[in-house]
Amino acid sequence: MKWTEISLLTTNEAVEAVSNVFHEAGASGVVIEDSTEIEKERVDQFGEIYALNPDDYPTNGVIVKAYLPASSFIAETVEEIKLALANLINFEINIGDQVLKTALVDEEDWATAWKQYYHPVKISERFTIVPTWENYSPVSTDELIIELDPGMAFGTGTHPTTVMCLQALEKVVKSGDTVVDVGTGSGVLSIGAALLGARKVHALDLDEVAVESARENVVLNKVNNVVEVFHGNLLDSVKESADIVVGNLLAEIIVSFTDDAYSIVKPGGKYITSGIIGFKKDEVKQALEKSGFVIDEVLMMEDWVAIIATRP
Ligand SMILES: C[S@@+](CC[C@H](N)C(=O)[O-])C[C@H]1O[C@@H](n2cnc3c(N)ncnc32)[C@H](O)[C@@H]1O
Repeated sequence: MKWTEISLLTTNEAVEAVSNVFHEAGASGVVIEDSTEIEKERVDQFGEIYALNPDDYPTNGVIVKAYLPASSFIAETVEEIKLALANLINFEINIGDQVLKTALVDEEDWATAWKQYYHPVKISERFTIVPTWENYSPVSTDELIIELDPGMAFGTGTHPTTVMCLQALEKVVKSGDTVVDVGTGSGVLSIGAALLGARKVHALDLDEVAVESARENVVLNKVNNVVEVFHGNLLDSVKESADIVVGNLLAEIIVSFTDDAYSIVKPGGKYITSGIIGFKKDEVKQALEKSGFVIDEVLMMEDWVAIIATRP
């Protein structure tokens, strides 16, 4: 099968927003080539495998590549994408040079493109993310393995916004907790919460492809007795309160539903928000506080911020 590869050289802060635009235009997957990946100090320990080829990465910024089935409608789709990207600028997101490139690729290239960037990575004290096609043996007894096939959904598990959520979950999840995961993507955070001992996890996503991918990953990780995945918009369909709500979404989306999050989090419970680009930190903190949350901790990684808050 032939695919159209659409790529944009963008900024670090715009990666998620651009990926979302591509997904919403019907992209069957996104590959992220980040120039900073090459510069990071790599420690070959705990079974981490790093084999990055500088030729695969841009010298500056981040290339986001999306894949759409090649069809005669591609020109219209590209126009839709351009409009949606222009709209991001209204949200004060710097998306870079705005030059979309297109190329025709076949399915085999696409499958390889995913896999060459994706290896087992120890991303926190306890969690190691392992792609389904890699063999990996835990090195310690309390190590928690999340097996992932990112499929077509956001969430290789190694994006800074995801890593901070998993680190935050590691800090706050207690055995027997109930958790809501808003915008579950590949299901990575729900699986993490279940492995940490949550009794029940309600995962949801607006994107049907993500719902499907999360369901598959939940089964793959044998946590389907704990995690249920739903199609839904933010917290609209969530009726039961939870000990913990986690949402790795853009700052603009987070600030739009802090009151709903407050009503779902039990008194004494935690709200973990991520996906916040650094300069929007105060805006999100203020929205959380206005709804009644108390900020416990602000985590930072690269240009990104995650916030752990408590409902008093
Ligand atoms: C940045 S990804 C996070 C995925 C995963 N939770 C992680 O941490 O890697 C954001 C996810 O939120 C979903 N999303 C965006 N807007 C949403 C909405 N209004 N309601 C539910 N999900 C939404 C997207 O489809 C996407 O899967």
